[in-house]
Amino acid sequence: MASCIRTVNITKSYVINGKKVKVLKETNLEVECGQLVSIVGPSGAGKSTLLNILSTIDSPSKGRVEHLGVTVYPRGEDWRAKWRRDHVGVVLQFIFLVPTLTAYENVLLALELSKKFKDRVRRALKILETVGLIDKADRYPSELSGGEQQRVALARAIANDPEIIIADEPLSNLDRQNRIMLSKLLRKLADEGKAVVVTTHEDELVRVSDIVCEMKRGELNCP
Ligand SMILES: Nc1ncnc2c1ncn2[C@@H]1O[C@H](COP(=O)(O)OP(=O)(O)OP(=O)(O)O)[C@@H](O)[C@H]1O
Repeated sequence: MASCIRTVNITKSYVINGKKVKVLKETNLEVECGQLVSIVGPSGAGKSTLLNILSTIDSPSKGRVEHLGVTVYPRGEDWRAKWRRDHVGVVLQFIFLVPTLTAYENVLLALELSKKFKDRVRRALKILETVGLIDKADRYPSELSGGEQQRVALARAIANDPEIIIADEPLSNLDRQNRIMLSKLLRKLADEGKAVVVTTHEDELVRVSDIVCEMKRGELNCP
């Protein structure tokens, strides 16, 4: 299978109280297209740091990141933003839906920005149906539960059919039924050939993963 994501010797350091702290140690990770990779580990271990770098939202202190064989870091921020728009679906730990737009409009906005799909209205409705929210398409984020907002965020991330999906704790606010539903959806997206990388504490998602890696004090261990 082809490589969808590859990191070469990436690290991330912050200066905390005047001292340099390496929160991500040298990490070499390869995710093939079609694989679902879960990253587990205690709070503060560096999981979000790694995911933000994999998604190109954040940059490593050192090293290289490739998507689909293309170097995405080092590269300029504008280039990365365009690449992300067309190839990467991101669900962040803190959901950033546009509060003045309905669920449907939030998804449509992502589609309008990329113009990958011609019939964007139909696509937006189809994706909302996929995440089980078609009956709440006209609700504003403040009128949705945390879990429903989470699902809108996932719908928005996958609307443009990205080859790479990065999701930080995508199941964290969901009840069991929805955890199972979204785990199945993420599994299906991987089966369609996408590379899916998630952080999770939830069994439902770990169980359907191809690889479970453990992050401990900035060190990633994959089997
Ligand atoms: N902007 C920043 N400046 C300084 N330190 C940071 C910054 N962002 C993260 N850190 C530190 O990096 C370490 C890793 O944080 P990260 O958010 O990646 O952990 P995590 O494994 O995702 O935790 P959680 O499961 O609680 O989300 C933590 O010690 C955190 O305090």
